Amino acid sequence: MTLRARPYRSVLYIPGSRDRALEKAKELPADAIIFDLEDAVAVEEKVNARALLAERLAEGGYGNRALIVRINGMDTPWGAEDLAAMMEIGPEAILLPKVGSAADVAAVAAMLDAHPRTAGTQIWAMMESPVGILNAAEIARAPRMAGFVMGTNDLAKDLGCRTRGAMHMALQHCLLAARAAGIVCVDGVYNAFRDEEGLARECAEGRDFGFDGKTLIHPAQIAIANAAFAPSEAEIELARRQIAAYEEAVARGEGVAVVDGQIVENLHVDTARATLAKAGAIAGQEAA
Ligand SMILES: CC(C)(COP(=O)(O)OP(=O)(O)OC[C@H]1O[C@@H](n2cnc3c(N)ncnc32)[C@H](O)[C@@H]1OP(=O)(O)O)[C@@H](O)C(=O)NCCC(=O)NCCSC(=O)C[C@H](O)C(=O)O
Ligand SMILES: [Mg+2]
Repeated sequence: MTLRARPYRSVLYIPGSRDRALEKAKELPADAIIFDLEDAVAVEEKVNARALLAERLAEGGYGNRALIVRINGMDTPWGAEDLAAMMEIGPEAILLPKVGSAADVAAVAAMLDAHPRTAGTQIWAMMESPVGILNAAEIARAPRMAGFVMGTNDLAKDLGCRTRGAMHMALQHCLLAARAAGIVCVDGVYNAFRDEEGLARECAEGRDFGFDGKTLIHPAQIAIANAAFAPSEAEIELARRQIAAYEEAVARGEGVAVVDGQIVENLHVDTARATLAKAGAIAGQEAA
């Protein structure tokens, strides 16, 4: 299990065209923000949204959250200009929609390589097409690739499926690819943004699958995702006891401890340390 330096429990989409929402986001306790120029922005607003977002990002004020910009596809009339505008700002990450292959990513990475402001800019990929999901392993290892975002709306559309259950295999396949490459992987959105119980259920499922967090579309969803993807007090307390018990066992010359009737070996200690690291990263994020 990777020890992540920052949490990605709640990853909020904000339409780049909505100035009020762009302002409001500065106060919201989301771990990460996706500033969207793609599907949340109407065709006739695309150009204005790009300019507005560039202005707001240059002003700053979003704290230490992860800031990610979703541009339009490079095969659309807006993608190249979105990328050019964002390269002048040098955002932390560019999120590419509907990625189909590692070559899609490599082409954008080469452009970032050539620009002085984007030396540290990561690339994230929307995993939302059947071909992209089949190519998940190569996409996860593409240049600058740092995170997968599941696009369950587009995927459901392309599959013609009616339930989240029908997408479980795709979700797990992308998680496997992300974990094998050591990158972040966040779950898709829950569209019924006023249904708190439904969101909590889907967050719990995503957490149990192993996602780092969930993408969100409304501020009311943030607290639910933050709670679901954070280690509970009981998990933190158990992790501490497991580490202590294992260290005592090692000091006695043994390789296995027992806590609450269950064995604790070095691999369980790795998981316990990851739990504490995650709790520490969350505390750091919330204190900032
Ligand atoms: C869904 C919404 C259109 C609802 O908007 P609205 O009717 O304005 O909601 P509220 O009146 O309840 O809003 C209350 C206040 O919160 C602010 N607000 C709303 N949404 C956001 C947001 N996302 N970020 C920041 N702030 C937000 C409002 O401005 C109100 O503030 P105030 O005026 O101070 O009271 C709307 O929530 C929305 O547009 N959500 C985002 C939709 C979106 O981004 N969609 C694209 C991403 S999903 C996707 O594409 C998935 C993927 O690609 C796939 O294939 O699955
Ligand atoms: Mg999509």
